[in-house]
Amino acid sequence: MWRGLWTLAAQAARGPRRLCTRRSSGAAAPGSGATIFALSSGQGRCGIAVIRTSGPSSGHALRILTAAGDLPPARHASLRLLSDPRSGEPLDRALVLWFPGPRSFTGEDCVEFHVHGGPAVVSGVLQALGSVPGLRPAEAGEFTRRAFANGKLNLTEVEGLADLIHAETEAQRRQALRQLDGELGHLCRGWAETLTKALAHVEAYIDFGEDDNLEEGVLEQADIEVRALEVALGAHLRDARRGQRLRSGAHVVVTGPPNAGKSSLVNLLSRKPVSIVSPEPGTTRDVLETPVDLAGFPVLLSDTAGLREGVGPVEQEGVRRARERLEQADLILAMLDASDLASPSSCNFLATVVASVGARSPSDSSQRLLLVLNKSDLLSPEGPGPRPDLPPHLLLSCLTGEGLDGLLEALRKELAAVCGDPSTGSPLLTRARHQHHLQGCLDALSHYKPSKDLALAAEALRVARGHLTRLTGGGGTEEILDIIFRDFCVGK
Ligand SMILES: Nc1nc2c(ncn2[C@@H]2O[C@H](COP(=O)(O)OP(=O)(O)OP(=O)(O)O)[C@@H](O)[C@H]2O)c(=O)[nH]1
Ligand SMILES: [K+]
Ligand SMILES: [Mg+2]
Repeated sequence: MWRGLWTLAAQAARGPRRLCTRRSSGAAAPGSGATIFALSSGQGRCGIAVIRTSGPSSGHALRILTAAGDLPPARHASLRLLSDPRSGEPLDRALVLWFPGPRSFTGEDCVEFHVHGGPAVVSGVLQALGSVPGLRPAEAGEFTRRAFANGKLNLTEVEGLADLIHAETEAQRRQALRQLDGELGHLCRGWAETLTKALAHVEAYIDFGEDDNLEEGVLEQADIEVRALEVALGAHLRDARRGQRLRSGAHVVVTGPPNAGKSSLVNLLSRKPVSIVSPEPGTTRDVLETPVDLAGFPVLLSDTAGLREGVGPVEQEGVRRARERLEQADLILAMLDASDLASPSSCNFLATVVASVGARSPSDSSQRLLLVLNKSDLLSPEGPGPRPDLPPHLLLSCLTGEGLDGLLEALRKELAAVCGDPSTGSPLLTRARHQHHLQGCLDALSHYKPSKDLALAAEALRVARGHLTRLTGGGGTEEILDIIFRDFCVGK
C-alpha cells in the first residue's frame, strides 16, 4: 500500500536521473514520512542488541526515551538511562548514537540504541518506541530501501549488501564487499558516460553534419569508443557464469568406478557422514548433494553411484542419475583406486569420462576435471607407482589423510577458475539481472551503424545506455526493487 507514495517520494528524492514507474495506489499510506524502528541485530539472547530508528521523529524518540532535553553529540556513543515514556519505568542503561541526516546510513535522521541483549530488555525498548507518536515497526529491508531512495546506495551496492549479510564463505564475503564498495556500479557508470559522449557526437552530427564548424572525425571517434566498449562488455559477459557460481555455489561432482572411495572423499571434504561407506561395491545409488565450503568457495558437492554396466535395475538407475549429474558439473572430481588401475572398470573410466573431458580444450568447455588416485596407502613404498601414462593426477588416501592438503590446494585453484577470484580481476556479475542488462546493452550496440542511418544509430546508443542505467537502479521498476529487497531481513 505504501509503495505508491514511496515511489513518488523516491522520485522526488532522486530527481529525474532515477525515474520509477508509477503505480496507481488508491488508499492513503503511511509513506516514507514515517519514522521506522527495528531490532537490527540477530534475534535471541545475546550480549548486545542493536535497535535502530530512521526518519524525522528519530531525535524526538531519543529525547523521550532518555528523558533528556538535549540530543547527545552527533556520531558519538553516549551512555544513557532508557525509560518507558508511559510509566517512567527504567528499561536499561544503554549506549545511544545519534546520526542526524543526511550523514547516516539511510540519509535520514537515525538513532541506534545498543542495549543489553536479553529478550525482556529488547521487547521493552521496542514497545517504548512503538508508543512514541509517528513511529512504526520497519518492514523487511526498509532501512536499505530508504538508503537507496535517498541515493546513499545504488542498486548493485544494495545487492552487494544483501549478499554480504548472506555470505557464508570467505570468497563470497570478499565479492560482496567489493560489490558493496560500488565497483560494478562504478564500471557501469563509466560505460554509460562513454555512450552518452558517443550519443552527443552522433546527435551533433545529425544537427550540424553539413556545418563546417563541426570538428572533423567526430563520428569516427564515437565509433572507436563504441567498438571498444563492445569488446569490454563481451569480456565481462564471458565471465558472467563465474560470478553466479560464486554467489550460489559451484557444482562439484565426485565420480568413478565402484569402491574407488568416492563416498569416503565426500565425507572427508564435508566433515560429516553424508554418505554410507562400505566395502560392498555399488553402495551409493542416489545422488547425495551437500553444501560445503571448499577452500573458501561455496560448493554443492555431489556423491554419485559408481559407474559400471550390467548390474540390477536399481543400481542401473543410480548410474543413469550419476551420468546426468555429471553433465551439470562445473568441476569433476574423477576418482580411481590407485591399487586397482588395471581393472576393466578403471580402464573403462579413464577411456571414457576422463579422456572425454580432458580432450576438450579449456576454452570450449566450462567443465574442469581433477583426477584423484585414492588408497595410496595400499601402494607399496618400493614398488612401482601408478602408471606413467596416466593424465596429470593427485595421490590421496582417504584412510590416512595423506595428500589431502595437496588436493585442497588443487581444489582452490580449480574453484578460483570456475568461480572467479574475488580478490583480483574485474568485478564479477553475480546475478542473472546483471547479465541480462549487459547482454541487452551489447545487443543494442550491434544495431549501431552510423554509416547507414544516423537516427537509428543514435537510438541504438540510447537503448544501450538505458540497460546500463537500469543495472545500477536508474529507471528501475518497482518489481525489480521488490525482488531485491525481499532478500533482506527486518532491521536492515
Ligand atoms: N585402504 C583404503 N581404503 C579406503 C580408502 N578410501 C576408502 N576406502 C575403503 O574403500 C571401500 C569403499 O569406499 P566407499 O567410500 O564406499 O567407495 P565408493 O566409491 O563410494 O563406493 P560405491 O558407492 O559403492 O561406488 C570402503 O571399505 C572404504 O573404507 C583409502 O584411502 N584407503
Ligand atoms: K562401496
Ligand atoms: Mg559411495
